[in-house]
Amino acid sequence: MKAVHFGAGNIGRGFIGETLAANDFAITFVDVNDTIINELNKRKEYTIELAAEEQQKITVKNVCGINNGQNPEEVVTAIAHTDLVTTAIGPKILQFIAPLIAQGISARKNAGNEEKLDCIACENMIGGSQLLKKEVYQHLNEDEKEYCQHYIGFPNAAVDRIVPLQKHDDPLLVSVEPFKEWIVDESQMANPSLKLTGVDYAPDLEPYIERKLFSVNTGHATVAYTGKTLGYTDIGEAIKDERVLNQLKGVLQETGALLIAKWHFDPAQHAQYQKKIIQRFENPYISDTIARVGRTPIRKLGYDERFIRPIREAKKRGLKYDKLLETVAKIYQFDVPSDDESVKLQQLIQNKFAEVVKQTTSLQDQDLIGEIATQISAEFKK
Ligand SMILES: NC(=O)C1=CN([C@@H]2O[C@H](COP(=O)(O)OP(=O)(O)OC[C@H]3O[C@@H](n4cnc5c(N)ncnc54)[C@H](O)[C@@H]3O)[C@@H](O)[C@H]2O)C=CC1
Ligand SMILES: O=P(O)(O)OC[C@H]1O[C@](O)(CO)[C@@H](O)[C@@H]1O
Repeated sequence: MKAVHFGAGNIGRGFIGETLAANDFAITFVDVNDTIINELNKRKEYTIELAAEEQQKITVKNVCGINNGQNPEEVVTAIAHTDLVTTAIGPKILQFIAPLIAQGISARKNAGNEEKLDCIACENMIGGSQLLKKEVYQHLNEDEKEYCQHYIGFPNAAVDRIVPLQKHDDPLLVSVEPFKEWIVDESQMANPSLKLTGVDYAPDLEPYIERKLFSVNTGHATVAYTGKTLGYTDIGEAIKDERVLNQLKGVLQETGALLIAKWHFDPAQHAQYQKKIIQRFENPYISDTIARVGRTPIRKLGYDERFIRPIREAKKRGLKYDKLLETVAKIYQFDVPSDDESVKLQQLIQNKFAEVVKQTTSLQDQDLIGEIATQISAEFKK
C-alpha cells in the first residue's frame, strides 16, 4: 500500500507517519523543507521518541520525500498511483497544495485508475477535508469533478496528539506524547474498505471533532494566552500557576457543559476526558512553548474556531461562557514578534475594539461583539 502525505512536520512525522507505517504503507512525504526531504530520501527511515519516563523509540521505515516546490510533477505521479492521501500542513496551506492534488486526480482519471481514493486532512479544524475538497474542486473541470464524485473521498478527521517544536541534532527525530487519537468520518469515505489499525471510524465526526477542538485545543490555547498575559513563555511553567490552571478548568467547565448538552456525552466520562487532558498539558517530559500553542491568533479567533464557536453555541443554549470570553480578550494581547498574525493583531487592536472583534471573528451578533469588546477593555486596564 502507498500513501502520499503532505507536511513532513511535527504531526506529519510524529503521528500520521507512525500510523501509516504501522499499517505497512510506503510513505511519500511532500514538503517544501529541503533538509527534511533530503534526509528522508537519504535514510528512508526516521525515529519517533515517546515523551514519557521510558522514552520508548519507534522506527518509521519505508519513507521517502518530494519537495513540491522543486518537483511538483513527481507529486502528481505519486498521487496518480497512491492508495491514500493525507495532509498535516496547516489549515491556511490547504489552498496552496490543492492544485497539485487536483492534477494528481486528473492524472488518475487519464490513466483510467478506478481505485477509490480518500484524501484526509489532519488539521486542527472543523471540516478540514471538506475544505480541501472545495479547494481541489476549484482546479477541476466538470468531467474531473464527475470522476471525483465516483472515486475520490474527502472524509473529515480529528487528530489528537501533542507534538511540540523539535530541537534535536537529528532533523528527522520527533518527540511526541504517548497519547494519540485519530478519528475519521466513515460516512464521507470513498473507500471504506481501507481501514487503518490505530484509527477510529465514526459514522458522524462532528461530536468527536467538537469534543477534541473545544477541550484539547480550547484548553491548550487558554493555558497559552493566560500564561502569556502573566509573563510565561513555556506551557509547562504556566500551568503550574494556579491562576492559569483555574482559568483552564473554568473554560473546560463551560465547553464541557456545552458538549454534554449538545452531544449527550456522559458527564462522568467527560470529566475523566478533561482530567486526562490536563495531565497531558502537565507532562514534564514535553517542553512546549506558549508561542507555538498560541500561534496564529487571528486564525484561532475564527467564527468556527475553538473559542468563538463554543461561545456562540453556549449563548444560543443559555449556557455560561464568561471564562471563554475572558480568554478571548487575552488573545488580543498575544504579542509574539515572530508570529505574523500576532503582529497584525497588535496593529489592529489600536483601533476601536468592537471593529477589531468584528473583523477578526466575523461575528455579526452585536451583543456578543459588545461583550467581547468590553472584556478586552477590562483586560487592557489590568
Ligand atoms: N503539532 C501538533 O501537536 C498537532 C498539529 N495538528 C495540525 O497539523 C498541522 C501541522 O501542524 P504541525 O505539524 O505542528 O506543524 P509543522 O510546522 O511542524 O508542520 C507543517 C509542515 O508543512 C510544511 N509546509 C508548509 N507549507 C507547505 C507547502 N506549501 N507545501 C508543502 N509543505 C508545506 C512545513 O515545511 C512543515 O514541515 C496543523 O494544521 C496543526 O493544527 C494537529 C494535531 C496535533
Ligand atoms: O495547530 P494549532 O491549531 O495552531 O493549535 C496548536 C494545537 O495543536 C496541538 O499541538 C495538538 O492538537 C495542541 O496541543 C495545540 O492546542
